[in-house]
Order: sequence, then C-alpha cells, then structure tokens
Amino acid sequence: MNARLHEFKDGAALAEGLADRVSATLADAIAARGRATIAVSGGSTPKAFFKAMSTRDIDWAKVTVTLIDERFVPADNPRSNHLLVAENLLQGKAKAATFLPLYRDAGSAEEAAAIATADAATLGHPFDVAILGMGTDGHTASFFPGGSKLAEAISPETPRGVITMEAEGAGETRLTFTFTSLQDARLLVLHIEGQGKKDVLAAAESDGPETDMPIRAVLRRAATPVDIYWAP
Ligand SMILES: O=C1O[C@H](COP(=O)(O)O)[C@@H](O)[C@H](O)[C@H]1O
Repeated sequence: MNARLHEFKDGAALAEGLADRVSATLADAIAARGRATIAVSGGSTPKAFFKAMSTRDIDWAKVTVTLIDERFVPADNPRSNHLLVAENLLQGKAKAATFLPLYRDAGSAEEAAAIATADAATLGHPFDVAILGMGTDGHTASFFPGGSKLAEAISPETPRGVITMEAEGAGETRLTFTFTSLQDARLLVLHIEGQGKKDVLAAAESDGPETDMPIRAVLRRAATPVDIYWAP
C-alpha cells in the first residue's frame, strides 16, 4: 500500500489544511498548463472543505470542477452532489469556476454516463486533483460492495469515463468515474473523518478481496500514492 496519513485535531483544521494543499496544487497546474481540473466527492464529509476552498484566492476562471460520483437525480434534488457543490464550493471566489455535471436530463442513466464521459474527455487527463470519500461499508466513489458494475468500475482494463452503478446501499442509480479515471490524479486524496471511518480504513488495509471493500482497489493499485486526510 502506498499511502500517507495527515492527521488534524478537528474537522475545521482538516478543512483548512486540505484547502491549502488543494489550492497550491490547482495554482501549480494553472502555472504549468494554463488550466486545472478537480473532481470532488459528495456526502456529509466535504462541506467544510468546500466552504474553505471557496474563499481561496486562485484563478478560478481557469478551473473546472466535476464530481467523482453522482446520484441519477437532477440538480434541484436535495440528494444531488451537484447541489451540494453549487451551494458550498461554487460560491465566493470559486463562482468563476466551470462546473462539469455528471447528471444529464437524458433518456436513461446509461445515456447520461455516455454524455458525461464524452464531456470529461475534453478536459484531458489525469485530473489535477481527485478527492475521494469513503462510506462505512468500504465504498469509495460509487464503487459499492455488491454493485451491479463493480468489477467493471475497478478493473484496470476499463477505459476512463463515467459508468452507471446500482447497489443496495446506494439508494438511487449512481453515475461514477471509473478507477482508471481517478487513480493517476496528480493529487489523490482520501478525505475521511471520525474514529469509525479510521477503523474502516484499518480493515481495508488488511488482507481481503477488493470486492468486499472497494476502497482497497485505490489503496492497493492507484498509480499515485494516496494522501489520507483524517480528523476525529
Ligand atoms: O455515497 C457516497 O458516500 C461517500 C461517503 O459519504 P459520507 O456521507 O460518509 O461522507 C462519498 O464519498 C460518495 O461521493 C457518495 O456518493
């Protein structure tokens, strides 16, 4: 396993520390290539980090923000990750960023995934920054244990892009970037908070099938060492 642990005294300190690191990485990307890309997760964990990022003084007009994964729901649905990002990250200075959604008002989730894949390809690769979360079942992105397309999602042979996923623990049908899209991000972060998730991480770091705890695919096989940001 190729990971580094960054511990903070609380969630507020973590949000600022992670925002410092991500801002510096995006600024470096803009200096090197004239633009920057970042893929962020939804869920309850990243809100304080999003708010901290929105105040950072970088050239947001040159930044494209997208999602690691999304529910197949429109952006006005309270469970939409797009809504979470719009209300917390794409505010203040970060309002100038471009947002690339995964959800599309298409005939099916499969069609939405195909459109999002084509649009994401125009961003180039790898992502400059990818911020993963993790559920207490060991899922990351929408790589859920028992997921309908889990094998495809975590396979190193699957092309970069967005695929659909259905799983018991997922609620709505999901749209998710594949493992190959995320594993070589220039900065690859796993952002988790609370002792419960630290215990889940310890379990994921032990032996066992990736399909039981799909975060293992990232911890074991990502080309970029994973920076784990944790606070109690
Ligand atoms: O379902 C999801 O959950 C994980 C973790 O969410 P949290 O509420 O425990 O922070 C998240 O990373 C993922 O994007 C989301 O789709």
